[in-house]
Amino acid sequence: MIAQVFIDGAAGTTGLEIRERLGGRPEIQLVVLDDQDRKDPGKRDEALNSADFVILCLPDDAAREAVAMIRNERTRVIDASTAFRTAPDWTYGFAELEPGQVTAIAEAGRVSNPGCYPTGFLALVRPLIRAGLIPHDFPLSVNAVSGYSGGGRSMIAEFEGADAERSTTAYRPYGLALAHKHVPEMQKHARIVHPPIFMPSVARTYRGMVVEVPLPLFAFTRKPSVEALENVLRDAYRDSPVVQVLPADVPTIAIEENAGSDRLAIRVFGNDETRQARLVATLDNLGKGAAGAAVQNLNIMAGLDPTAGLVL
Ligand SMILES: NC(=O)C1=CN([C@@H]2O[C@H](COP(=O)(O)OP(=O)(O)OC[C@H]3O[C@@H](n4cnc5c(N)ncnc54)[C@H](OP(=O)(O)O)[C@@H]3O)[C@@H](O)[C@H]2O)C=CC1
Ligand SMILES: CC(=O)N[C@@H](CCC(=O)OP(=O)(O)O)C(=O)O
Repeated sequence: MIAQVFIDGAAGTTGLEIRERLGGRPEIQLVVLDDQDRKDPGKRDEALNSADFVILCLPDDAAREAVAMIRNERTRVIDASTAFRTAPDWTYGFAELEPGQVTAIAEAGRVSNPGCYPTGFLALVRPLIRAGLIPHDFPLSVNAVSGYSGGGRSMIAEFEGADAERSTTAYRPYGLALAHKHVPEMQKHARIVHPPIFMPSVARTYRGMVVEVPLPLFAFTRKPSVEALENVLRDAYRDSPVVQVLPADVPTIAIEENAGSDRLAIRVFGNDETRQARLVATLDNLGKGAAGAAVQNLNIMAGLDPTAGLVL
């Protein structure tokens, strides 16, 4: 069977990346509206209701509107926006996050694609929380730096534009009011009692990210060793072609490490004398942080090879 896939928002940053990964696959027929029709409500309505799968690459409000336009039971949706990531009736599209998640995605009609920062954070902490090595009521924090394509077309214009509004900064922390839209998503899917303190920043590089979680192991009841943390993470991602646990034998890590790929790499650094650990993930905000995850979810929902079209 050939799956008909409509990408709503196909001209945007995430939509273009998904198109690249899906193009040329014989098992998929892509439906993309012409530039003059891509915001036409009638044309979108028709495409949304005729496709087998719809991938929404839109701002949150437009994504909510698109979902409301779907009137049939058949069309299945993957939403790349923040709109439904904590909604109880949507399935969270992070295939590696929990045992059984792939089956849940395969059977779902509505799948929310994770945010780029939550992808890094959850990959680092969720197996450790599940195993009881991080107490579920511990006040976690997460530091992260993203390439500027993470802010979509408007931030790309801000960094690359020629006008007076152009930003010339090399590195810029933001989310300083501690109310970033990704925090509820992180808390819910990590299954933790407190919202993590989230410290995002943007750097003058197009794509790629580093997400870090510091752990004062001495303050935990079980006081796990650094090796114990790494073993749990290795075990959790043993069979994954996408998430890899690498040896912590490097002196530095570049934000570009996984830029241009759909991989997510994890390393566990630490000091057993001071009982401190530093969990570090690298991924591409447009790869496993957006388009790679969407393509993986589509493959799983359509019963195709889960890694088809991914850059690994
Ligand atoms: N960039 C990233 O790294 C990530 C992005 N996401 C999420 O993916 C979604 C898309 O983001 P991104 O690709 O970065 O954003 P962009 O701004 O690059 O693209 C959004 C696209 O949606 C179009 N659009 C806006 N409103 C409508 C509408 N009513 N009908 C049809 N098309 C519309 C825009 O057209 P126009 O420009 O003409 O208005 C644009 O082409 C967002 O929800 C974002 O949060 C998720 C993870 C990572
Ligand atoms: C650098 C930058 O601005 N990044 C975006 C998040 C990118 C992402 O994951 O997007 P969504 O949750 O919107 O899908 C931000 O912090 O809002």
